[in-house]
Amino acid sequence: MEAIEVTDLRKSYGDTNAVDGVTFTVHAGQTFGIVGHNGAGKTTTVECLLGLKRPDGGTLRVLGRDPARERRALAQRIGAQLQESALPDRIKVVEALRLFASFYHRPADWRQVMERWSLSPLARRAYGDLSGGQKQRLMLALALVGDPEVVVLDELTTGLDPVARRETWRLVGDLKRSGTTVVLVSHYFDETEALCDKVAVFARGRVKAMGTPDEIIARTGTASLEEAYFALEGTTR
Ligand SMILES: Nc1ncnc2c1ncn2[C@@H]1O[C@H](COP(=O)(O)OP(=O)(O)OP(=O)(O)O)[C@@H](O)[C@H]1O
Repeated sequence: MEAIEVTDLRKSYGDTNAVDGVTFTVHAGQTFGIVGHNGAGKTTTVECLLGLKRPDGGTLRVLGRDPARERRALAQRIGAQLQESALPDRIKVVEALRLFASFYHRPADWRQVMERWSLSPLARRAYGDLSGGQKQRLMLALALVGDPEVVVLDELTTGLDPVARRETWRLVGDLKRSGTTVVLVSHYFDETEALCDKVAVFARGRVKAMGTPDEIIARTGTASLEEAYFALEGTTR
């Protein structure tokens, strides 16, 4: 079953074609990576997937529904950790989890989520007093507290130190094994290569290559996804 189907998606801001005819599908249970440099159209694409932006053209289906028209219904089944996600500094970890659980008709048990993401020792800590890695872990937990079928993670590890980054990778691995469909947006090629079953390499609003990381690497005759990206860029200039 396809969890996500995107066909010829287009979105412009004035003269900027942020997303310029993007097509991809994500199977249920797959971890799908959208990778590319700043301004490639990654965030605009996921904002359309979440129904936060209305496309100018193309079709989108998430769990069989149109996000622009059925955003409320889909919001119950999708979890999102977005780039600008922020919480009030004074909210405590436990309060945030309880609050987010209350948004859903059938949430996960927030206590279990807190335990699973090793947040229990921080339960009474205010958001503003958490380290960068702890904040990110809380954001992930909040994206999952609704027990979603699809989770969108945008720039999950940006700003984290290498240890926190690896720890976050491990958590995404756990999520993957639980059968959740994950869309991972990143400008880190190593992360995408390590975590994703399928990758779309974005550049200037278009998909330059798609497949498993190994397929893309083999097709470009390179040794890593990052090298593959630059090889692809070289051929399109
Ligand atoms: N609200 C907006 N108004 C005008 N231009 C925008 C807006 N949002 C995005 N853009 C432009 O659209 C293009 C794609 O932006 P987008 O944020 O989707 O890229 P991205 O790949 O997510 O980049 P980053 O990695 O920097 O977040 C960029 O040129 C950006 O400047």
